[in-house]
Amino acid sequence: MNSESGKSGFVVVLGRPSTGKSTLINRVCGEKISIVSPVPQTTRNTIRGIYTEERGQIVFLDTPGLHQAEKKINLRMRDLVTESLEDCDALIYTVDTTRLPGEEEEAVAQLASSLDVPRIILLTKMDHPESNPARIVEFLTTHALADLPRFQTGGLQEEATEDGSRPREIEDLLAAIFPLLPEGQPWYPGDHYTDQPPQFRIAEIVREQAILRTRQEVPHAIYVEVADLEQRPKYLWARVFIFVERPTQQGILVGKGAATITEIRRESQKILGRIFPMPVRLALQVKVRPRWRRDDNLLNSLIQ
Ligand SMILES: Nc1nc2c(ncn2[C@@H]2O[C@H](COP(=O)(O)OP(=O)(O)OP(=O)(O)O)[C@@H](O)[C@H]2O)c(=O)[nH]1
Repeated sequence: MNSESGKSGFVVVLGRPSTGKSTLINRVCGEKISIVSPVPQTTRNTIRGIYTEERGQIVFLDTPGLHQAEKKINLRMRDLVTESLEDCDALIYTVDTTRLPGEEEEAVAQLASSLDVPRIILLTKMDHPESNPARIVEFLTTHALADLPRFQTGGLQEEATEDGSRPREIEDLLAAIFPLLPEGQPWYPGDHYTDQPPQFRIAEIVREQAILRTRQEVPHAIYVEVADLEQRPKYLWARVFIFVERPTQQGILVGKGAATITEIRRESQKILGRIFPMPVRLALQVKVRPRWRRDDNLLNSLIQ
């Protein structure tokens, strides 16, 4: 890219949990950037996906979902969202067209309408049989957001095409974003997709794979720590602890004859092998750490 005339800026993707924010960033950046799962509120950190091409560079901030819940962890996430909004160059407000806009959507819409940055509305999951965009447009009208540039996506959860090409809808969205960004040097080298360290990427992929195999309260009781990381001659080796709050949850994650944990390891290694330039081998262990969600020091280190 020609950095003299290129555009470069930060774009926050704002929206309720599970509206498809991570999926969107992954599809734009063509890499597995941040954790994607059907369980709401699994994106705990503000993760950057970086997209670079001739027109310039977009650094996406993937905000944690805004939650009304009282829990400490949710309140912190809300602070993080507001912080990341302060410095951004543009904002994409994603609205899930399959859900009724309730109280939570009200809160996000109010935040979006109070901001003084260029904004784009993105209606998501238009492919879904329960998609009802008219209802959302009506809702946006009541928040004076209906006149903003509006785009839509659908079918983004499907596997990317072999040749890596993106859907037309994403191209249209990119064409709308670039003009909103200031001229400037790229913030990151062109071949970087994310500035997250390898430990973080490994922990997020293992967490995603663990969450995909558990239900109900278990996904929220999981956190993952990379205890050791070594670059060996032909592969990257990591010792990884999966923490849960109760022995029963530990049993679920290990599975009968260690079947579940073996599957988590295999699948994580496969995904990580595509992300890193060399194979990744994991030594996984599930440990119990009662009440970790109430540990302030731990929360501070997990949510940065
Ligand atoms: N039908 C359909 N499903 C989608 C689409 N985009 C995302 N999804 C699904 O919606 C769910 C949530 O997607 P995420 O990308 O994790 O949502 P998020 O907004 O990042 O969620 P949080 O991290 O909880 O804030 C996943 O099961 C996705 O596969 C889409 O275009 N169509």
